[in-house]
Amino acid sequence: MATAPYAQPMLRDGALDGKTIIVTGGGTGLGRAMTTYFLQLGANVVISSRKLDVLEATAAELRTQTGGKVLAVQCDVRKYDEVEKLVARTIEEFGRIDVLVNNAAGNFISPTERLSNKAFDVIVDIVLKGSYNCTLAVGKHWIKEQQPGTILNIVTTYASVGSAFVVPSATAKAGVLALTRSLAVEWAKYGIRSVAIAPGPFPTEGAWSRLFPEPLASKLDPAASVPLKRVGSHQELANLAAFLVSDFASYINGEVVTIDGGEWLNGAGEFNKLELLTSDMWDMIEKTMRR
Ligand SMILES: CCCCC/C=C/C(=O)SCCNC(=O)CCNC(=O)[C@H](O)C(C)(C)COP(=O)(O)OP(=O)(O)OC[C@H]1O[C@@H](n2cnc3c(N)ncnc32)[C@H](O)[C@@H]1OP(=O)(O)O
Ligand SMILES: NC(=O)C1=CN([C@@H]2O[C@H](COP(=O)(O)OP(=O)(O)OC[C@H]3O[C@@H](n4cnc5c(N)ncnc54)[C@H](OP(=O)(O)O)[C@@H]3O)[C@@H](O)[C@H]2O)C=CC1
Repeated sequence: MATAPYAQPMLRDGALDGKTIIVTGGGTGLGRAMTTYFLQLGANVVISSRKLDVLEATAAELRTQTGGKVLAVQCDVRKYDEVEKLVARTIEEFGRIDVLVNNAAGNFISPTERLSNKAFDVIVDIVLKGSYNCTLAVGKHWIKEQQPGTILNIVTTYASVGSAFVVPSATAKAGVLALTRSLAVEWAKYGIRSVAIAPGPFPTEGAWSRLFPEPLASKLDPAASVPLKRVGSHQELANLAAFLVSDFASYINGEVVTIDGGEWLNGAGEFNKLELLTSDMWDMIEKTMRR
């Protein structure tokens, strides 16, 4: 079957030549998809997370698949000393850092009153503390070296509006969004851009196992709430990420780009539910109103 146009690579070959990009959580899911495309476009990529075996396996596969240079570095983003070591190891290997992608995250669904304080902590620590730890360590390096850079934060659509049953994640992602917009202003003078992507549903093992476990999975179709009636493809997210970190996006700063098929707006409009009415019902309603 032919690949849908939206699932095809978008940028020209060599669009990221010479750039070194750190992707936290780059061994799996969307982090891996972005890494694959960055490598195809000519970037050197450092992938990091807690599980070195997963990172090494991904790095080996992507070297074969793309011929690109990818380095796996174990790093728990909650620990600032490990983040500093990640920065040092990247410089040692590639001599520079051009882009930081804060992609690592943790999440699960639960009524908030069932959560222990530790459960709340674990999510906020990975998502918010992890993002500011990496941002601070890489930002300090750029400022010291008088080098420009780009920070791409992966948030979610509910970072702006909140969401029930994923409250630690919503709280933390809102913080990451505030970090994006605040530093877009404060660090612009150093040539550092801060941007974000707010994805809707993109199937990954990590997200689906924690957000749509059985019996929920068989009752709830994640595409149903999307006006375009489909979930996202990893390549279309990678296309957007590659554009935002490329020089083509040099004037984009502080922006959060939503890529969700219109899903977040679907719950917002008061009359959106009228989608359920049939054409016959609309005929009847029109007749009644015009009478
Ligand atoms: C689809 C559209 C929108 C989606 C938007 C956003 C999506 C995402 O962010 S998807 C990313 C999903 N990926 C991951 O979560 C990957 C990383 N996750 C993990 O490594 C783990 O899942 C974890 C660290 C988040 C939790 O793992 P666990 O081994 O359980 O961690 P701890 O043993 O340290 O437990 C800490 C604490 O949390 C409690 N807990 C764990 N799971 C649950 C649960 N399902 N419900 C309630 N509480 C939970 C656990 O019991 C511990 O608390 P205490 O018992 O008080 O010690
Ligand atoms: N998939 C979706 O539909 C959506 C995803 N997102 C966002 O996209 C991003 C990627 O999610 P997705 O690919 O779906 O899920 P994954 O579970 O595949 O990715 C999460 C990654 O984070 C890493 N990670 C978790 N904790 C830490 C830590 N303490 N230190 C370092 N790395 C850590 C994990 O690796 P390890 O376990 O080895 O540490 C894993 O590679 C996340 O920011 C998520 O919030 C947003 C909206 C929708």
